[in-house]
Amino acid sequence: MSGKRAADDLNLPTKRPRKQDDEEYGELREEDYMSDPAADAALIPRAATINFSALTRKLAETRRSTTDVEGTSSLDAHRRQQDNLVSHIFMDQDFSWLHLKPDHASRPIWISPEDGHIILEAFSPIAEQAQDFLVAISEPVSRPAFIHEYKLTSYSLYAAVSVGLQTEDIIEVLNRLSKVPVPESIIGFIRERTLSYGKVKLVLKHNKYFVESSHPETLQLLLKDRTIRDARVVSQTADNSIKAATFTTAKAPVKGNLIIPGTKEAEKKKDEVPNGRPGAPAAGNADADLFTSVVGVDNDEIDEDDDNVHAFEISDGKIDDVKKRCNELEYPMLEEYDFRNDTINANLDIDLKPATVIRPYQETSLSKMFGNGRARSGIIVLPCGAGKTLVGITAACTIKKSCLVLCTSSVSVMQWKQQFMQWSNVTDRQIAVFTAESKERFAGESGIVVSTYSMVANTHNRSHESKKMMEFLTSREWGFILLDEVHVVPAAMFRRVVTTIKAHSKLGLTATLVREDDKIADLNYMIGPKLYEANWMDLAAKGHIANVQCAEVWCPMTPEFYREYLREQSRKRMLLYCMNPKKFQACQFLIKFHEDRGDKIIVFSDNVFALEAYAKKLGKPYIHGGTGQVERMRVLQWFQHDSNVNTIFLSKVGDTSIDLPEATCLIQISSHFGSRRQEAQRLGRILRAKRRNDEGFNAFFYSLVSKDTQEMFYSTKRQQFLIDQGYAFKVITHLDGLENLPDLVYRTKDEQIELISSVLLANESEADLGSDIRATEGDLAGTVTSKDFGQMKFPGAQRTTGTLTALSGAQHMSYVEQNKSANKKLARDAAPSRHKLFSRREKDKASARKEARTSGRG
Ligand SMILES: Nc1ncnc2c1ncn2[C@@H]1O[C@H](COP(=O)(O)OP(=O)(O)OP(=O)(O)O)[C@@H](O)[C@H]1O
Repeated sequence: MSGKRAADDLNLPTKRPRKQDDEEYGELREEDYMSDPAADAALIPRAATINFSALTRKLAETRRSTTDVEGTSSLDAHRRQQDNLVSHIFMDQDFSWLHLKPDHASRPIWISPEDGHIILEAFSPIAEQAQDFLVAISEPVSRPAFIHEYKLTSYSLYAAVSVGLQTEDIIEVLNRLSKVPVPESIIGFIRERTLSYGKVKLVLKHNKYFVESSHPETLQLLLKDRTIRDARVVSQTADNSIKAATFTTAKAPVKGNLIIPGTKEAEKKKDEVPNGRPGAPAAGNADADLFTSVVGVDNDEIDEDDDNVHAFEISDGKIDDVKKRCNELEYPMLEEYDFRNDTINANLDIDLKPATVIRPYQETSLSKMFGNGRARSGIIVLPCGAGKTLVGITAACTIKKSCLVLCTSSVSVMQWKQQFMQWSNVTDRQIAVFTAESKERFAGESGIVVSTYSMVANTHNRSHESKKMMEFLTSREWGFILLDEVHVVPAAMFRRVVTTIKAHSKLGLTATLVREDDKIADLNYMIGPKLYEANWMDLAAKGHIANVQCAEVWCPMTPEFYREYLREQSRKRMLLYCMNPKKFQACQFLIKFHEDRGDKIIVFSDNVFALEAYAKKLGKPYIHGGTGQVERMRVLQWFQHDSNVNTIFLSKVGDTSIDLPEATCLIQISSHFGSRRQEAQRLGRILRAKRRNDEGFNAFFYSLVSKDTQEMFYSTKRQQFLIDQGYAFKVITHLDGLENLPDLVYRTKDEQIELISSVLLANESEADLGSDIRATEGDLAGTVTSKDFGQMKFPGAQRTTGTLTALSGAQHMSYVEQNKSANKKLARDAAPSRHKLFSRREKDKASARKEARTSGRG
């Protein structure tokens, strides 16, 4: 086994490119800002380069030379000799020079001096506390059952400082947890990165934005940057120096006495908790004390000399550029809202209903936001179905100021409003919705508005009413802006929202902080750092979300389908692997198997052609972008309440926003390439399963994949996020008993050829996902109209001439027309049965039609 291979197997971090290693570590120097325009750009890579490797090598060399000079005992010499015998196997991944501490077995982490990766033994007795700490200071990379991997990054340390952790505390706790002394390179990195963090704040006062700091030299340094300087608003009356802009802010509140409604603390209001730290473990020993002091809420560190705060104003429109630039210069701006001392904006009289009790992880996430008595802006990451909505509502009830909620679709808008009414005592008059259909305002001085991103961000073709509503939204200060599903919103749209709406604090909610376009870092400066990220497996173990068994079912392609697959071009290829008869059969078998167990099943297909074909063939109802609202509701109601409807087919319109706690099994027959986020969101549909707390209950997630096709590659890619959350995908290559299924579809060659002909005759666009994607994007735009649906292309309407010579089974062309809509069929079945005479006549009509067609072709 080569050294590299061994390192891979041990899950060691991969080596960074040598070129980067050799770069000199650079510091910000004043002259860099002065006059050279190129300096602005040049600064970033120099400041941002983490040169762990160079430092590490230097340290190792120093260590070796000092040992040689000082001389060693024969035992040490023997050990070194032993080390050298194996060192070559690991080459530059040999970290044996980081000597293990004598009690290393009871310490759960190891830190790579190379690149800041942290490996945690999740089976250690103190793993839970260690996890809390690691989530606060680093990014979780992968968290399967026994070994977790985290990574220290600039962003994660920024987040750590924002929730109040101190540099030396971070180093000390790492040292306590680590099996080896924390490498100097890591200590240096933490010190260096956190040095400047937390020094600058962005504050909204009297509808104007200020960059604020109690360190005037920092503001002076920032003003040397061209972007920031250009964004500064120099008032004509008085702005001679930064100091001239000094103003006094209200004294910070007494720290730590904030009670978040719905928490245990709120219930025990009377027995006051010192430091007000929700969920803090009782201090038992020294380690626990240390955790208590650094993990979770801390209280005193952000106390500032408020009388000595310096600030300069920046223009609203450039806020985003300034934030970005400050991030790049390693002075990320903290955004905190001292809502209890805000006497300018009217209070909103809302509270959680007395019966509402928030769960421990919801409480923990909120404690990160409100830890120092103010509202920190940032992002909370909770698994799908874990109750992000209630976290947002509790935050709004804590801040008690006007609140704007933005979500991705008008369905979500209605759900948010309904949830606000369900969990809090907000009245109908206090909460308004702003969508294409409804433009309401709340009564009184303060209230809640729920809308979609695109309603707020789109500037084109606004109706008069929309314009007036936008004026209402932009002319006032909002105490709080809640951003749902932050990871899906296009960056440009986000930017417009964040710059046009003036809000004191922002909370982003998401389940999957992954984006295929790698734009996730943008969220850091647009909203704020990640405040909390829950562990999916932990929540499943505690029954807050369901346990899920994941499986990938490999369906071999029939020879005919595979031949066409190899011959066809990309778009049709996709249709061929979706419509593979073996996949059809596997789907039919799994539906039957799970229906017999009493499960409720959702079958997902991104491809509308396949969706309709499967649903019709198997006689199940379906919903896609083109299904009208009334029919959607009808199908969903059947699924929820009718024991005869246990399976529905959904296109990507069901990925999010559909709350069906009845569903216990998912089958995915076609998916959109390699989207990790979509896979996780789909899984989320069954994580909220009603029956999740039944003993031994498991939900099931099957991904059907046509063997030896591109689909296998995409499938592996899609699963990566869930694997990193600790889910294990089993591979099923054979479904026992499938052949014996009575009325198995596409059993004969003739039927399979009939199917292939329909696929080959299908329009190229049927293979596209475009039509349905448009429906969801339309939703994101908040303006899905019947016009949109009218423009969509759906299968069955058009057929182009196919390569008939290639089709040995052209006589079966009538396939598509024979299958009536399964939805209509179900409605018919529900209606009183028809007289025999009519059904007879219909049959006759159908066979006459068929005959006419066959003779026409002949
Ligand atoms: N503290 C709580 N007590 C009782 N029920 C809760 C609590 N928190 C959440 N729930 C319930 O859990 C379910 C899922 O909540 P919610 O829809 O907010 O999840 P989500 O995290 O937004 O999921 P997704 O990302 O899939 O939209 C809802 O039915 C909600 O009522």
